[in-house]
Amino acid sequence: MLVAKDLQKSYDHSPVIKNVNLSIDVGKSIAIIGPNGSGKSTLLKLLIGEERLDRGMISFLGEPLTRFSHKERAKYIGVLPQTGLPEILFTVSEIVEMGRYPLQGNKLWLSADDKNRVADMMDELELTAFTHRFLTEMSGGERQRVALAKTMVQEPKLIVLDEPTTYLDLQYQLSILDKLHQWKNQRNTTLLMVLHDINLAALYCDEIIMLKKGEIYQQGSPNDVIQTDHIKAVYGIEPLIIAHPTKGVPQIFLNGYAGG
Ligand SMILES: Nc1ncnc2c1ncn2[C@@H]1O[C@H](COP(=O)(O)OP(=O)(O)OP(=O)(O)O)[C@@H](O)[C@H]1O
Repeated sequence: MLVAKDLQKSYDHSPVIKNVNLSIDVGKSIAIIGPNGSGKSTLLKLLIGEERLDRGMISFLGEPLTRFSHKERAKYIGVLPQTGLPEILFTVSEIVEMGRYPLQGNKLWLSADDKNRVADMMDELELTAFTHRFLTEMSGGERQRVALAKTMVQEPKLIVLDEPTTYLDLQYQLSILDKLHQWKNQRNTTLLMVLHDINLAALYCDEIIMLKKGEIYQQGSPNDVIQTDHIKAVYGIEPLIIAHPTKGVPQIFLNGYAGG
């Protein structure tokens, strides 16, 4: 679905992304992990065409990404940005409805089918009680769910999420990742997400891309990537890594700072 070759990006002459090569298959869930400032959000923005490459090539659905217009990209790629939704004076249902507009073609209004999909999505994300509430009157976690509903109602082929669990309590972190997983399985949607929580990445993603200073340090299954030496080299901590008792995937326990 998405292939990136030799990506390079600098800001103010200082390289932020270097020598990145990757390939993402349809229906997979991929996590990008790495310390603060390692280039996760920049890589995500390059991969969806929101930032210009200095060098390299990205193809999406077999075509160079640059051939897709902004509108076409919006149709195929749903994005949940790190900053969440801007402070806009619209109600929750109006905002979720905006997710259907990239699919409208020249139509200026939503059909009955669009409205049903919006209602179903709001129901699924437990937002129906907030239908007429303004976004500005909602908590951080509630806003995150509104942003996700707007992204999902668009029914994109690729969903890109920058820290989707920020602001969410434990219950909503799991319920949203479960829901994304369910959508991936039912609709063969591809998921690409930046996650700070390595344990959630191992639990919910098929593959993990671990960045260190703008380069891919490790890439592969959670078992390949979540290893003591890799975590120590990238994060500077000494973790304990144990297989999850029921899921079998690696989980890390904090055990000390390698530098101190
Ligand atoms: N628009 C920009 N102009 C200049 N420097 C930038 C810009 N965007 C990002 N950077 C720099 O690029 C580096 C990588 O930033 P990026 O946001 O991609 O990191 P990240 O891994 O997502 O970090 P975090 O975990 O803190 O969100 C950082 O040093 C950042 O200061």
